[in-house]
Amino acid sequence: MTAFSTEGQSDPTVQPVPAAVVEQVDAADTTLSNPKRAVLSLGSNLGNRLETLQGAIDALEDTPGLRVKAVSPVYETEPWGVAPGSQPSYFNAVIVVKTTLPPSSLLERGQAIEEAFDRVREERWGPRTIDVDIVAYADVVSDDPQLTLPHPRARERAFVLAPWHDVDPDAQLPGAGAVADLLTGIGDAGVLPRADLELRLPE
Ligand SMILES: Nc1ncnc2c1ncn2[C@@H]1O[C@H](COP(=O)(O)OP(=O)(O)OP(=O)(O)O)[C@@H](O)[C@H]1O
Ligand SMILES: Nc1nc2c(c(=O)[nH]1)N=C(CO)CN2
Repeated sequence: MTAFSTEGQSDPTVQPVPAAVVEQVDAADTTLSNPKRAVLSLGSNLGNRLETLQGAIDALEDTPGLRVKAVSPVYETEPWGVAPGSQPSYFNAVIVVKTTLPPSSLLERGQAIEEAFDRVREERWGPRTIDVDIVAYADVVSDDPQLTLPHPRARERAFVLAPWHDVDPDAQLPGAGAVADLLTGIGDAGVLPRADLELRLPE
């Protein structure tokens, strides 16, 4: 923490920096020198699903202050939360990133990527070219509806838990327990590994 001090201050025209500002700057510095680990879920069920998932991964890697550290296998999954047969199947994957962006900026970046891939928002859980959800950000827990952490429905979604477990078998969902146990609890029906397909970890 930077010390706030007026001691030895000889120039009376120099205003002391308010303690609140010092605190904010220190917090930003800490974030910059201390990247956080975040887990993102990617899903696509419109257009060229594999190409779009790869495009989103590459766009995330191109983000200043963000590096993609792991990319899961691809799963073909039944649309969750909607009537069976009412939508095309999804391709889903999970990536692990390290980032100096705070959670709100990471959300903004994900939403900008959704827009760049022409995502249309018409109905809840409607079909989409790309969905970027923040599953977890370090061990942050928040019930802010703009950004709920961990993602409130992640624990119910095998299309999130299965690929997450692949890239991190020891993963914990903050506040909910081991991903392995959550996955055993809900099962992996409707979530099929597509070993014939691959997403690249950007270089
Ligand atoms: N962890 C989170 N990740 C992404 N968006 C979130 C999160 N928590 C809250 N939101 C908010 O949810 C809003 C709706 O997001 P979106 O349209 O992607 O939902 P969805 O993907 O259709 O459904 P679901 O939230 O069940 O995955 C966003 O505008 C965002 O502010
Ligand atoms: N299989 C599958 N179903 C979904 C998905 C998804 O990514 N995959 N995303 C949703 C909203 O985030 C709603 N339903």
